[in-house]
Amino acid sequence: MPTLTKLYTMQEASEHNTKDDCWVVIDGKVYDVTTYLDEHPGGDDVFIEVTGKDAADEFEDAGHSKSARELMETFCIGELDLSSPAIPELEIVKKKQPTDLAQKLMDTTMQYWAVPVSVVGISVVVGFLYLRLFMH
Ligand code: HEM
Repeated sequence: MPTLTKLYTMQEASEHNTKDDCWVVIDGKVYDVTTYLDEHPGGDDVFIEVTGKDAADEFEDAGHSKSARELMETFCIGELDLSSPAIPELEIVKKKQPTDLAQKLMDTTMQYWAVPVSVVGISVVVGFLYLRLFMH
């Protein structure tokens, strides 16, 4: 039997991150909790804080009861599309990290190359003037 579960990317789920439209991802499942925000005994802020990531740890840490877990299922709208596991921007930041220091060094060098060049340039001009003044 093919499943009829709707798949969402983390990117798509993360776009629903306001009090008027809020989706959370818990253990690979996507929940539209918009109508539950005001009712949640743990408050509405916690939902906004965990948008854009899998909040399984936060959900477990709160020690939810069996009835909370049953209630949660009524908000399930689909599952996470695991073929695109993370938000692209986060991937790029992660990939950049190992070369971060080298990159910074390069940037600084590129930015301040003018300093040694001007020092040499000014020395040459001053040297020239000095020679001209005192050689005559
Ligand atoms: C659809 C998802 C969720 C449902 C249906 C839900 C439901 C509930 C319910 C019914 C309670 C009362 C206690 C209990 O019965 O266990 C509760 C408490 C709590 N929830 Fe959730 N919850 C959800 C998601 C979350 C998430 C993602 C977080 C954290 C990021 C969270 C944090 C808390 C906290 C901290 C409490 C304890 C409040 C207190 O006793 O002071 N919940 N939740």
